Amino acid sequence: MKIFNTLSRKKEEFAPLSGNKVNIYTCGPTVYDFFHVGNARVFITFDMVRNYLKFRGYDVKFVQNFTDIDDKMIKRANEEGITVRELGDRFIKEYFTDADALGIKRADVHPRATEHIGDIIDIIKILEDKGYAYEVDGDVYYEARKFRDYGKLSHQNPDELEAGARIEPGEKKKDPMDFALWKAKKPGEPAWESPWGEGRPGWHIECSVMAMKYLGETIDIHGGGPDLIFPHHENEIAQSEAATGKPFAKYFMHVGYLNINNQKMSKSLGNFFTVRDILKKYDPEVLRFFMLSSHYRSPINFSEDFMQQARSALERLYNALYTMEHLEKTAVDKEPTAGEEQYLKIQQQNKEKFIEAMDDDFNTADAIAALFDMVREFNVNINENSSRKVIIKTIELLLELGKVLGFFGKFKQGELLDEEIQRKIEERQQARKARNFALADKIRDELKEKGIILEDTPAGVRWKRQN
Ligand SMILES: Nc1ncnc2c1ncn2[C@@H]1O[C@H](COP(=O)(O)OP(=O)(O)OP(=O)(O)O)[C@@H](O)[C@H]1O
Ligand SMILES: [Zn+2]
Repeated sequence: MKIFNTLSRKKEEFAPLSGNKVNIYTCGPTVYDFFHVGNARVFITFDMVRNYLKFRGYDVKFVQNFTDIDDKMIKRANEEGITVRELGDRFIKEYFTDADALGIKRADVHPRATEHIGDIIDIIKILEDKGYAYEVDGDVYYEARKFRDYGKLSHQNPDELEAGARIEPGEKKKDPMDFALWKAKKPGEPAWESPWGEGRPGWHIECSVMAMKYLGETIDIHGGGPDLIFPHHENEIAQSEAATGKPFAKYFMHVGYLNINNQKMSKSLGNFFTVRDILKKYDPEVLRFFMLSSHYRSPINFSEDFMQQARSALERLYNALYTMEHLEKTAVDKEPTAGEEQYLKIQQQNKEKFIEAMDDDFNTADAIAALFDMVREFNVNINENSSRKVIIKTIELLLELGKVLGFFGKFKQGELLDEEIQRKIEERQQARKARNFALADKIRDELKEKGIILEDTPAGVRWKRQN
């Protein structure tokens, strides 16, 4: 299996640090608002990565933090007249509402920065003792030039970095490249006691500390969005490696941008859709399908057109499953013929194509293509005279692989095909015309049992599936 590592800018053979255990840390949301579709790309990607590693037999431990203290949090809390804690509580809850709806599994640990202040202070003290950190009037800075490998993740040398760095008004650092580990309290800000006086932690140090606390000094995979390579992850490396003398993460994985008209979707540009709003219009799996139709590192453009394409492609997969199930009901109980054995072999090859694609740095686009190949093979080779075993095998394969990508959560065996529903509705209409209301009610109840709700409207009978 290969993973593209931002550290080497190459696809590398994946080998966990210890046996088949894989520890993953990804940077989670700053909880001052609902998350948008761009943020969701990161969460959905790592959910897929996690599923696939599990599918490959790895024992995965996954940690994703909540940044619940920073300038944005403080500003929003003040605007709303609530505490930073209350704001964090509220949007952590909202995060879970949307993430659960998207089928993103909970992490093994979701640590909050503000609940790790003591751990953060301990690491800053170590950095100070080792000569990597200095204090000025209650602020503590990390001295970037002291760390020999500074720039190794973003592939820039310190002089280039120096040229791009600034000292903002109010900052008291010695060198523009240095960054804050601890910020002295300003009026109206929440603050914690520390050896440098009251203050709060910087953003970068919280991730170093929480990653190491829950996953050890060296983790297997560290992930996040593209804008985190520099400075955030570069600084996390500098802090963690200076403190422990060990590599911080073996692989760094960065997701590509989700754009809108070729511009990054972001809160500050105002060109964003929240997941909450998108889910009013689209099924969560459609959003997932849209994202996974492209490789996770490619930039993608978000648009209604693409979402509709994703919707109809996903529907084709669902319809294939329902067709398979329908044929299965009338299929023959017999051993597969030689031709069917050959068919099963081809389906096995399609499964291998899926695995090969996913092994190649999680190429979900090609993996989805393998699912469609599977459906095509089925349509060509299977009919109502086929062996039941063969049909069941195909359903199992498609479900097994689709679920790795987070699809088919709504496929319930025993559901009816659209045409069957239509036929039953017509039967019911006939019964009503013949004033056989008992039969009409019976049909209605049967449909209800299968999760189909009928609605009598002046324009005729409409139906929908109950979610
Ligand atoms: N358009 C995007 N495409 C891909 N990833 C993104 C995009 N916007 C944000 N992210 C990622 O989402 C994750 C959550 O970040 P966070 O909550 O801090 O976002 P944010 O900084 O508030 O978003 P914004 O950039 O809209 O202000 C990060 O890993 C970040 O890199
Ligand atoms: Zn982080």
